[in-house]
Amino acid sequence: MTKLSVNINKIATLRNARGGELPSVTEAAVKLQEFGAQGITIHPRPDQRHITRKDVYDLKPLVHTEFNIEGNPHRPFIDMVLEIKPEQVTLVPDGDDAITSNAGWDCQKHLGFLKNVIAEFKKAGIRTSVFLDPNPEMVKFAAETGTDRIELYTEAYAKNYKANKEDAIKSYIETAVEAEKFGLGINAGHDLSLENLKFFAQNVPNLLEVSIGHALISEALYMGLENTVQAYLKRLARW
Ligand SMILES: CC(=O)[C@@H](O)[C@H](O)COP(=O)(O)O
Ligand SMILES: NCC(=O)COP(=O)(O)O
Repeated sequence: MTKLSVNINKIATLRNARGGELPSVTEAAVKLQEFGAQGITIHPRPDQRHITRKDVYDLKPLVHTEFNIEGNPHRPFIDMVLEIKPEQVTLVPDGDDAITSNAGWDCQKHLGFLKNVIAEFKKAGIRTSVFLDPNPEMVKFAAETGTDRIELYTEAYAKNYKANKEDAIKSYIETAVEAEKFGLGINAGHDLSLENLKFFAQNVPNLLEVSIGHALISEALYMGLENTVQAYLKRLARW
């Protein structure tokens, strides 16, 4: 079974639009787990545009499923993760000003750096995952970093799914097969959605976990709008 970890960055994006506590990131995490989410993912960025450092500490005692913290391992990020001790840290090489994550690691180029960072996390008992483009040739270098898992960066799959899903998934299957040879666990995420998830989960072998945020929160809005409008109309009905 592939685990579903819900990324709640977008709850924080909405909350930050007004600067108050609505919607509450902590309440969302509690409810999502009640509703069956098997993990909570957050990606605190240096500019705190959505998840803040305070959110990370507030969430810690409330996440009783799997807490997955994603981010670029700058020193402040590393120290915070070591203090929080989530079940998993996912290392993502995103630029501070990137709108969203836009590439996997070049594990060959950053081998020494990744080895040191991963050793630090593993010494603290935190499982590690490195964000990777679907490129089977990168897998042996990922394995050399000492990471427990890789996270397949699925934006390209999601983008090309409609045009040709068999083509879109090919390099992901190849990368997963190669990863298994090296004993690496496989996670995946970015732009996975109700539309494209099933085909991915059915075809990529040994998929341990997907983390999904942007589409899931958007779909939750669509799926919840009817009930919510009806509830408001009831409050306005004459009695
Ligand atoms: C690591 C990754 O793939 C991302 O999907 C990320 O967690 C999303 O970040 P934003 O919510 O900031 O776009
Ligand atoms: N690791 C990917 C993730 O957490 C969610 O990505 P997205 O669904 O918000 O694109």
